[in-house]
Amino acid sequence: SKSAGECLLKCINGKIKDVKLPQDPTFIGRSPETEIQDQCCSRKQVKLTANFSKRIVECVALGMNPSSLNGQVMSKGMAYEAKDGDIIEVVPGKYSYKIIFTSEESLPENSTKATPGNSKENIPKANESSGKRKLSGDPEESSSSASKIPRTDATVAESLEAPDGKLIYIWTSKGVISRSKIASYDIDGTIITTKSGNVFPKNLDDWKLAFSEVPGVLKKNHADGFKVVFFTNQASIAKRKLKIEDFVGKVKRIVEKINIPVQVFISTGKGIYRKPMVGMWRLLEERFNDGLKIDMKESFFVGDAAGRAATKGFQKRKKDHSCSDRLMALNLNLRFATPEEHFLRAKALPWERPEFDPKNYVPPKQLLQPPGASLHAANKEMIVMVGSPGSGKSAFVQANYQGKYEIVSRDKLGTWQKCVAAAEAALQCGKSVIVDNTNPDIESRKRYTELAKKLKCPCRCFQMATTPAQARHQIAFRELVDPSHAPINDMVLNSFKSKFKDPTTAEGFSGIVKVNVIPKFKDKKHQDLFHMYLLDK
Ligand SMILES: Nc1ncnc2c1ncn2[C@@H]1O[C@H](COP(=O)(O)OP(=O)(O)OP(=O)(O)O)[C@@H](O)[C@H]1O
Repeated sequence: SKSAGECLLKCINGKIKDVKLPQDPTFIGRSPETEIQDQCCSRKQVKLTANFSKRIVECVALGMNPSSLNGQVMSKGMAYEAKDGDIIEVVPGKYSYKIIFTSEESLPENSTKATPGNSKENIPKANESSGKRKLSGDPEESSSSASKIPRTDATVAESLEAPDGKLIYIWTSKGVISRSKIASYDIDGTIITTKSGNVFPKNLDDWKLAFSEVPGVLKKNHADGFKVVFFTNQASIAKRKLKIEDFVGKVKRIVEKINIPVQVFISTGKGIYRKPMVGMWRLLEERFNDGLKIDMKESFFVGDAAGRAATKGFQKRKKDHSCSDRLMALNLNLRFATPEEHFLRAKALPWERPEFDPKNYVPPKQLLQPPGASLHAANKEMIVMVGSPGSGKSAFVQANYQGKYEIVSRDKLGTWQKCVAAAEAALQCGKSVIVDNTNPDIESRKRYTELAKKLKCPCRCFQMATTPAQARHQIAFRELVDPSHAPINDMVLNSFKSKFKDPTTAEGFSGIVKVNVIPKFKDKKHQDLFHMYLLDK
């Protein structure tokens, strides 16, 4: 049978070994196989795929420093076709190979003649480039769009990137390689702790390894084929209490101490990158792992924000300040361990689920209580909503009364006086009215019950049954999906709580109806987000 022959990389420059290319894609770079030891050459400097039937080699430059084909520097991440006799310079001017295809019948004439001595005459001029082919769109386009360029293995340089404005930074240490198994860790309280014993570090030097086992365990993960990644929330960067350069400096010293390559995701403020949200992980998956699919069964995350209760006695410890690490792992269906379980093989401690559990939320079956209550009245009426910020009043009103009742809302009209005037005008015209305000106290509701009384119109009260914990979740959800809504802070929520009085029929309502939140979403993305843990406890 006819053999497809061989493809040989014949050294023509530098003291490096010839390499026989197999059928499978091969990384050529700093390795025992090539004997290249030079630090300016990445381990995966170029990816070469030989096609024996076509007698071509697909070349993709991946290294931090350039490689060239026939004297022309290859754009990083682009595929180039090299033919028999072409020259690939793994490091231009230093390490070059000539590509030689052989077959059983006929050895190309020059193949055996290739010697380090003839390199000069064989290197074509820069404009004699070999067949350059697009791998991912236009070269200009791909160089401006980082997501399209396969990332480098960064064996030479370290890098710091802020792919989404200043919301997130990714620091990649020297030697990080994309892998499908991810060993990921929180930093504060997991990898390091303060030297001072303070909860927050006093200064940039106030740290020490949290457990003496940290370097050993991480080294073992690295050796076992895991990519080691840190995910840290550093909101003080957005608050300008900490400079990103200073924090990265600290991270570098931590990674130097552990002495293995680590990629570090630094979330600087609020939003989708902040744990327990999964933005950092998604970014790793989509843009910082060379498109390599992550093996979720093998991968894991370790963090100290695990929602553990305080314990007394021998192993006395304070309650965890948050549950954001565990909740991020739960959002991702990723294996999770606390640092004590991971580094010390301690037994798992009980932990508290958040009061509102979006992942396991089973909505009530009935929208209204009592179940017999009707959404709309046969004749003109007024409905006064009662519910905290974020309890779901507007969503309920929009879904059920848009185009049917006059919707009166202070968010739109500005003042309660305008709301009362708008309600009166609509009722005078024979239109039913629904008042979409928080209306926490008797005083605020009285404005409408009195109006109804004056106009001899029945008035019902619809009270959101949403718990405060669910409302907080919904506010966090809204912040992500509708940034146009005014932000709600704890002060606003507490003000509602302190004013709140349960509505009664004695106030002039003909009935009080409780309203449940039955989630309905505009798309699957929103639905998935709603069912994730968005708050840190
Ligand atoms: N039934 C529902 N289905 C899906 N999402 C909902 C539902 N109810 C509320 N939400 C979501 O929860 C968040 C808060 O709801 P909404 O804005 O209706 O609350 P609100 O009580 O009107 O708050 P505020 O008084 O602060 O304006 C919104 O992002 C909304 O989309």
